[in-house]
Parts: sequence; C-alpha cells; structure tokens
Amino acid sequence: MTLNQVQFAVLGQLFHTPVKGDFEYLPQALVCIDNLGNILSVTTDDDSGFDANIQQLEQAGKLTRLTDSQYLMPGMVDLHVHAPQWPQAGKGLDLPLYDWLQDYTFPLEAKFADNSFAQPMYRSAVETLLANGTTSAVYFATIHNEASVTLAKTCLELGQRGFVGKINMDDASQCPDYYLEDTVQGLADTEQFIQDVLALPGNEQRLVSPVVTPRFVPSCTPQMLKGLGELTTKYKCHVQTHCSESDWARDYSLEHYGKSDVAIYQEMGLLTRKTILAHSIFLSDDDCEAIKATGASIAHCPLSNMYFANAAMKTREILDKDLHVGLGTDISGAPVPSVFHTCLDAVNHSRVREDGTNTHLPAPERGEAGSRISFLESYWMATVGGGLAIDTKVGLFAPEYAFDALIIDTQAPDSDLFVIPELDTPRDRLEKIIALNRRTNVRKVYVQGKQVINKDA
Ligand SMILES: O=c1[nH]c(=O)c2nc[nH]c2[nH]1
Repeated sequence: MTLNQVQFAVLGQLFHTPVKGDFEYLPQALVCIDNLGNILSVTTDDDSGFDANIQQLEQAGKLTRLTDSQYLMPGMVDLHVHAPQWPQAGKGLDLPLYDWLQDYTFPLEAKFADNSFAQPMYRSAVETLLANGTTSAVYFATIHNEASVTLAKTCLELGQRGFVGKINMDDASQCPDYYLEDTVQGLADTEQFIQDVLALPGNEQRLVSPVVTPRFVPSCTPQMLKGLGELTTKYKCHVQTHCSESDWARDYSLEHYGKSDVAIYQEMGLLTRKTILAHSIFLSDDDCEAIKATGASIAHCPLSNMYFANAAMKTREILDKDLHVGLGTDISGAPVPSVFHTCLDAVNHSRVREDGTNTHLPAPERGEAGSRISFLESYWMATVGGGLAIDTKVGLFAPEYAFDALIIDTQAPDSDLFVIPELDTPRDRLEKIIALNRRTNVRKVYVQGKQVINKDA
C-alpha cells in the first residue's frame, strides 16, 4: 500500500461482527480507505510498520484520530422502509393491516402523484435515516414514476446507498381507484423507471439501484407478477415485496392461488438471490428451502410485526437455518427511524416469544423455549446480514468492503449512553451502544468513503 492509494484513514477503536453471534473489538485499529471509497486495509499494532504508517498518514494530513469515547462501527442497513409513509410515522397503528392500508396509507401515498409534494417528504425521510446511521436503505416508493425517481435522486444527492422501488398495484379488487395502475402501463412505467435510475447523472458507481417492487400478492394481478418477473430477469434487478405478513395476507394467497407467497413469487420469476422478502412470518419448511436454495433474503421487521403480524417471527429458526436475514424499520408500519432501535426490538420480540404471555398457563407451557436471539445476533443482522441481503460488500471492516461507517460517540451532548470504562467490558460497551444509541450519538456518517454527515463540524 502506498500513500497515494490512501484517500484517508481512521485510527481508533472499532466494533463489528464478522461471525454471527460473536463480535470483534479492536482497541486501536488503522482503517485505510482508497480513492474509490473502499477499504484498503485494517491493521493493528501487531502488524509491521503500523507506527510508521500512522506517522506518514498524519504528516500527509490524511489521518482522523478517534477520541476515547468514539467508536468506528459499520453503517446500518435498513432492508425495508416505506419512504412515502414517513409523514405518517406514529399514526393509526391501532388498526389491522387491511384497514391501516385503506384508511391511512393509500390516501397518503396517492398524494405522491404530485412531485412537488414528494420532494420535501423524501428529503426529510432520507436525511432522518442518515442522521440515525442508516447508510443503506431499501425503499418502497409509490406507483408514480416521477416521484420515485425523485427518491432515487434524493439518495444520490444526500449520499445514501439507496435501493429504490416504484411500487406496482394493479388489482382493482384490492386497490382503491384513486391509487391503482393499469397492468400494461404499470409494466411499461416500471421498465422506464429502471432505465431512468440506472441512467441518473452521478450514479455511475451505482450508489442507487432500481428495485422491482410488487407491493404484495393482494395488490397485483397474476399478469403483473409475471411481467415483473420478466423485467427482473431482463435487468437482473433487485426485488422487494411483502411476504406472508399476517393471517389475512397469508390466507389471501392460499384462497386465490392455492399456495404460499413464496411459492407464488418463485413461480412468477420473482424469487432470486437479490430478492428481499419483508416479514415472512408464516413460512413452511418448503418456503424456507426455496428461500435458501435461491439465496433470497428476509427483512425482519420486529416492531411492525407486533402491530400487524398476528404472530411472532421465527427469527431463531431462520438464523439457525442460515437463511439470509437482515432488519427493517418498516416505517411506517412501525414508527422509529433507527436500525439500532430495530436491533433492540428484535431482541425484545424474541424474548416475549420465548417466555409467552398467557399467565393462566404454567411457565413451561407459556412460550416457545429456546427461541430468543442475542444482541450480537440482532446487530449482525443489521450490518453483515443486511449487506448479504443487498448483495453488496458493506457491514464489515475488511479489505474490498465499501467504507460505509459510523463514528459513534458515547459522550455526545444529550446522550443516554453511559459507559464506565472500569466496569464495562468491550462486550458490555457494544451491547450498551446497540440498546441505547440515539441520533445524537451518531456523530459522523460515511457512505462509500464519503462523509455525508458531520455533526461536529
Ligand atoms: O407493513 C406494511 N406496510 C405496507 O405499506 C404494506 N403494504 C402491503 N403490506 C404492507 N405491510
């Protein structure tokens, strides 16, 4: 490695989770980033030339030194977020899924026909996620091309790695007439959207990717699903959709197709290595085998599951089967725009499942023994698992990975984090950060080596 190859370097303590369920803490690591924003090297004082490299980088003005309360951590990956629903985050969550969609969500999303309405909403959504440490986000937009391209442009402009889908909804029996597209036109619009995002000026490094996005089985006709499968094959695009997310949604597929969502998506050419299935609560063994065989991924959205799923997620089993799985905030099926919070939700969700809730039953019969997941597993899902799902080298500090990273400061102003060095082991500190990190603690955010947030400027 020569000095010229290094764009900049960060020296300090870092956490990441290369192995699911475990963590690595380096008390003094030097991470060098190349001119394209990828990691060149991660070294420690065990490596020869460590001190000399630091000196050289410092003299060249290329070194950022972290303080004792700062930690370098991978950027968070949000695998499932509805950007147009950001204005209603926190509203209407007392309703079941079908009513929530019809009463709140479809009327709001329909307003994105007006691009001037969309622009400030999308800006606020992307800014908020970035400020909370989300470096990659997989977005549902709406059925409207112009506004969906606006979301992609907003990600590019603000420097977030974005996976953006123009939604498809063409089944008139399930979608209101004011928020419905024609099948043939919807497919043509989707192809145009894919081409427009790929051709966006400034997107040469593909920071933003188009995603084929059938909303879910009830909102699409079989012709639409089939046409979207063909576009997926043609453009080798990512795919995102909702999968077996509630009793009602599961039963709809069984009644109309005689099969599960996973089987329907597979038959339509929509289940690939680059498919992200949000929720996936009611999976059969066959569904899990199909997901594993294709390398598709699951976006676990624990807080939204508590409102809409009618059951607990089988996260323990999904992790044990080694399916690709990451986390999603699912704004606004859940209201909190932080994947750190989603980590805590995932742990809590699994603990309620393990213990059960019916106090009339004896403890051993109340819950599902052995179904808890750990903080470290939830954090792995939010970083490494998310990176696997988007099929992008992010979520880890290792050569050739993109430098998508956060500087977390446990002594940020107005912080809830209270780290006591003489009491807290590295594992304690990481668990505290996962549980208690707030927006204020995320001081700097880097995406593809570019600093996109600096709260200490
Ligand atoms: O949580 C959800 N949010 C949505 O917008 C949606 N649409 C279909 N199914 C959905 N679930």
